[in-house]
Amino acid sequence: MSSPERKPLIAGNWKMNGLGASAPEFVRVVGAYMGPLRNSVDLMVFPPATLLTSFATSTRGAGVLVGAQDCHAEPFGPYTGDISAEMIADAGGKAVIVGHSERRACHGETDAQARAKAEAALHAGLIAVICIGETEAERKAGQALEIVRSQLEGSLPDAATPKTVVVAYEPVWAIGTGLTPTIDEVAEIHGFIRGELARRFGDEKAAAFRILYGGSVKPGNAAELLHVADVDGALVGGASLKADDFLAIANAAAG
Ligand SMILES: O=C(CO)COP(=O)(O)O
Repeated sequence: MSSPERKPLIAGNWKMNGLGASAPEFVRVVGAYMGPLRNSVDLMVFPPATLLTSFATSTRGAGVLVGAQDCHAEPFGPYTGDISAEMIADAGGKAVIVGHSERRACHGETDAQARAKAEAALHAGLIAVICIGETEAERKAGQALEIVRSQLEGSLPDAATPKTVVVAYEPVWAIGTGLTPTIDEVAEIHGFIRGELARRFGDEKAAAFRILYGGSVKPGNAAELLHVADVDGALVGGASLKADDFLAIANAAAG
């Protein structure tokens, strides 16, 4: 459960999904958000980079923040296929996801790279949503806390502040599988992350960081997950593609 000073944040990661024809689904989210929901929940959507500009345009003045799913650590240069944090900001983006487990697994990204990307994001004036989380094998080996501790330490820039950085705990084995940790497991990890933030940044600053849970969040389990201590919102994959499901999750965070 988010504390009064931490407004819940529901973020939708569309991953490699979405064509121009998906825009009406997003516009429906924006329209619904402009009611009372806006006062109690922050909303972010991370479409594929191809839709960044059109989504940013359609949310103008509505308060939904649009972001990209990755960025390069350099502002420009000979990096075919990559986009920089500056380019994301230039396209109307306000945030970027870094260190997602799919980038770590498919592209071999390290904590140091996630940190460099987060630093680039901050430099460009973007919010960095930094993802961490253990694999199934690591959890079975009793290493979940240690993995989360070292990823957090390695991926978070020293310049991180609660306004510029959001931490997303996404256990890899829960992503896209329909599996979720128990409420006790979520509470343990989120409390542990808060403690690690306090060790590094001090109690007061640590208390203001938002820590999202991600991995198979759906309308049916959102309320339960979002009311766990130190869970300040959700990073939603599959369910963020359907406006009704995404809005139901946002409403669960509000209520
Ligand atoms: O990876 C995720 C969000 O970044 C979670 O994906 P799912 O919600 O589809 O499990």
